[in-house]
Amino acid sequence: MALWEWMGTSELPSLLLRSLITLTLLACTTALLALYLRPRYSSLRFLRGPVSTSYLTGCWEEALAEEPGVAYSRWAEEYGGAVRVASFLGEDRLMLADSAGVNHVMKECYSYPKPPEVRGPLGRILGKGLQHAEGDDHRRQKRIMAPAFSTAHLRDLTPTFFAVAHKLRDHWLDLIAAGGIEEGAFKDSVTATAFEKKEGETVVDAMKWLSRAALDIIGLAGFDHPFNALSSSSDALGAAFSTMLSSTFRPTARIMLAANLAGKLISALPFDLSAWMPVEQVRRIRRCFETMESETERILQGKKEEARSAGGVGLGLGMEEEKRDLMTLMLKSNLEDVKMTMSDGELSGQMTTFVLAGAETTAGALAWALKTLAEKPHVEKQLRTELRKAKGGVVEKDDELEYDELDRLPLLDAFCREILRLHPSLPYTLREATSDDSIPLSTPVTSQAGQQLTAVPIKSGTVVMIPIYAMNRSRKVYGEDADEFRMERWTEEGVGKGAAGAWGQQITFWGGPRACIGYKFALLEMKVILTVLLDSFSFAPRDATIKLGHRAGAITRPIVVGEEALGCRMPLRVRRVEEG
Ligand code: HEM
Repeated sequence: MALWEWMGTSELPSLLLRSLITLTLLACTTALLALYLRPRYSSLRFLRGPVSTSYLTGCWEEALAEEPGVAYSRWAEEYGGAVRVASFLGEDRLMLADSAGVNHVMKECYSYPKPPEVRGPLGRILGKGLQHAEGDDHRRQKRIMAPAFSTAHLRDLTPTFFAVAHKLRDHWLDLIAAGGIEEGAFKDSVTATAFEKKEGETVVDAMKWLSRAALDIIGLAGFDHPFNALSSSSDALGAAFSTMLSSTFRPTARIMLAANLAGKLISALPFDLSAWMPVEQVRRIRRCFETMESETERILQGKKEEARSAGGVGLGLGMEEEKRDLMTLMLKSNLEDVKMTMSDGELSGQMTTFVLAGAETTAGALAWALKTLAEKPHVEKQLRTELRKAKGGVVEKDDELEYDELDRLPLLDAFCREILRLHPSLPYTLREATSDDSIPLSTPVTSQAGQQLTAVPIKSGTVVMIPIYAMNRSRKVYGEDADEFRMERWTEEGVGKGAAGAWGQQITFWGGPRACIGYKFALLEMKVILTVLLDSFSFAPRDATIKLGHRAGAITRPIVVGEEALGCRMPLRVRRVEEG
């Protein structure tokens, strides 16, 4: 018997329905009104900032019209270190480009987690790894993982890095010996065929090769797994990661709005929305996730089995002494401390995190490094001279410098710092205040009312955007030539004084308890690959008119202006270097 029959009235269903419709309409109208009025009552309205050109997409059109991060630099110059920036659907964000303010957010990281629209998709993509964890979970995971990323451990991993770098070098040597060029480095087959190649050189898409090398390094050094990305025999996991990493799209303000809404939905829904979407692209990415999940789980179980069956020799885990990949060391820490352990889900989440957070970022930095060498032959020469002097004049030999010797090359170090400063993988990062706060400023800003503010009061729920690119190019910190490549600045007294961040007077690797755990790993990888390539090759632009730009995605990658449709690429001429 239906409820209304039991209650003796047949009016109830239509009454209920009408009430429901009225309530829904009322809720929608209130929500729309609140959204519409949001900018007028914004808690940040006392701050100055760029004019919003659209209620839907705020200042995003302006931000995306230029190279990633350039608009943020301009706003920081014009309005100072605390700027009100209109975002999606009338939401205001605080753009914080002040070193004291950014240091505060870095230090108080657990009160400033990533906003749900970032965290939701991050959890789906990276699993329950370090990037996704917050609060006590993050503290515990980072403590267990820290020894694996120590200098002592990286010293042991250096030969693995060199082995991959040699493989990359040999591929390019083979290409030169075969007298070929890569068609993918050109706009089309006609331009490739018309290209006049000189003796002893080739043309490659350096981004493609560096991505493959970075994937192989993280596979071997991260969890002793050969992705074989440099050879064509890439395995299932390598192929899944390559697909994930190569999926590029050109972000527009509307795409960013859709991504923002989808991110919010993903974090709010208790189930995986993508499983229900009949879109081929989404299905393809889902298949990659599934492969990543099952393969990382398989590798992890294999490692644990290895530890159990060998019965306590080697690293104290029963693993061979020479197995020193990050995952082995993390398993060791995990087993040594019974109070602090990571679950299997967290451990396999770290594998995905290492690949997705560590491979393309480092490959991108290396691509900009090679482009800089191609455009600045005198820098290339200086670096090669320093390297050969350190190697005692030995040319093209697999007998390479040790970790500490590499670390002692001042020009190479300055070069890497300057590349990382000018080309940070993340042009900005986002945080959300979980309580009301007052953010201190090192340089006061002028409010809308003309007052000088030495701190910014913010409300819980405010999204804070930190423009990494703009801060790394601050004229106040690096001088009038902040936008220029000048590696000598790193040998000068007091360079980058007053910069926020943990490493190298810049915020490329972020800072505080949530700083990039892989920064030493990335630097070692850059130095190893650069020394091997510099020893054998010299670089030049593909042609005199080529213009390279940055494309923003999850991370920033290079594109050829006018050839954007071909995806992220870095075409370069590679010549065998003269000996001596
Ligand atoms: C040039 C190369 C790299 C750059 C520029 C870079 C940059 C960054 C940045 C900016 C963050 C902070 C992101 C945020 O919280 O919004 C971060 C975090 C992280 N990075 Fe890197 N990274 C690089 C290489 C690596 C490598 C090689 C690995 C691992 C092998 C790695 C693993 C991580 C992890 C696990 C985190 C999360 C740390 C935490 O939340 O405590 N990164 N990285």
